[in-house]
Amino acid sequence: MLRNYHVTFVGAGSMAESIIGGLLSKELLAPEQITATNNSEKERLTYLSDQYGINTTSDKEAAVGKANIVVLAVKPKHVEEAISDIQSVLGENQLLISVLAGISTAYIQKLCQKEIPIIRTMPNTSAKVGASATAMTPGSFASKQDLAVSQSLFQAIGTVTTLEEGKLDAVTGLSGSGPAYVYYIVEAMEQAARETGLEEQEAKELIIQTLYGASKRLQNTDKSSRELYKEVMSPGGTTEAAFEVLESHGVQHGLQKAIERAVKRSEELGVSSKTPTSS
Ligand SMILES: NC(=O)C1=CN([C@@H]2O[C@H](COP(=O)(O)OP(=O)(O)OC[C@H]3O[C@@H](n4cnc5c(N)ncnc54)[C@H](OP(=O)(O)O)[C@@H]3O)[C@@H](O)[C@H]2O)C=CC1
Ligand SMILES: O=C(O)[C@@H]1CCC=N1
Repeated sequence: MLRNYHVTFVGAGSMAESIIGGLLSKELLAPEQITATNNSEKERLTYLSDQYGINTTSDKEAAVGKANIVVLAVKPKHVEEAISDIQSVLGENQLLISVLAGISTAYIQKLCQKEIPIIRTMPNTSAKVGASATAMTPGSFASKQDLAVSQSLFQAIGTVTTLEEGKLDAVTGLSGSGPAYVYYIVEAMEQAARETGLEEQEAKELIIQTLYGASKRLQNTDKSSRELYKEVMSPGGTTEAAFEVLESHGVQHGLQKAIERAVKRSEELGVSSKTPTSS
């Protein structure tokens, strides 16, 4: 439990909820140590306070004023507006943790107009079940202590990799968006299972255990992913037949290109946030 901390989430969407859910279920923070605020959607704040017992308020300045840690969790296109709304109450004794794709610590620093410590992170929605793969990097004014506190917050909800800021866009395309790629593949598996006669619940159990087993196997072996899928293939068998179809549709190439596009998009978000035409 992190005592004597109050963490305020500026932005109360999917990512904020995933982190809040994870922190509470790991009991790193008590509900009364957390406040969430957003721009306008009052029902969302009511839902979060009912669901998690946390404090919520539409008064952004009050929410930020009482925090020692502020987690910025708005969309990249709202970064200027969100920081401008809270700039007057942000203090150099607070720690600002950003989860925004593409937005650099230098840019956030500039918007804050203060030497506030900033940690840029890229978690993913598996935070909600304590299994985020989070990468983080410290900004210019972040101390070792600020980094350590941020690491312990995110370690409570998964793994933490600390690396240089230049790699954060690559991380965003890989593991920030990563859960979505997996769910997309699962959707195809579900559809195929339905088409070939399995009940929804039967398929669900089998798919989840298959993903879990493959993930655990990857964790516990020195073998490459190629060696692992070759292990599954019997000559002339079902997997080989399946791979012929995957190859003919360029599935692996498509996934690789998709991740590269996501990385590029993260870079673009960083650039477009600095122009008035950002979307
Ligand atoms: N979703 C994901 O898997 C991941 C997301 N991220 C990053 O997290 C950030 C949030 O994403 P996500 O949660 O999906 O987005 P959502 O759209 O779900 O949530 C955005 C939140 O920001 C609020 N907001 C908008 N403007 C302001 C403002 N001026 N002041 C305060 N709050 C404001 C919105 O409030 P209202 O509804 O009232 O407008 C909403 O609660 C993004 O920057 C994204 O890059 C990072 C890793 C993974
Ligand atoms: O789609 C997005 O932009 C965010 C960043 C990583 C995951 N979701």
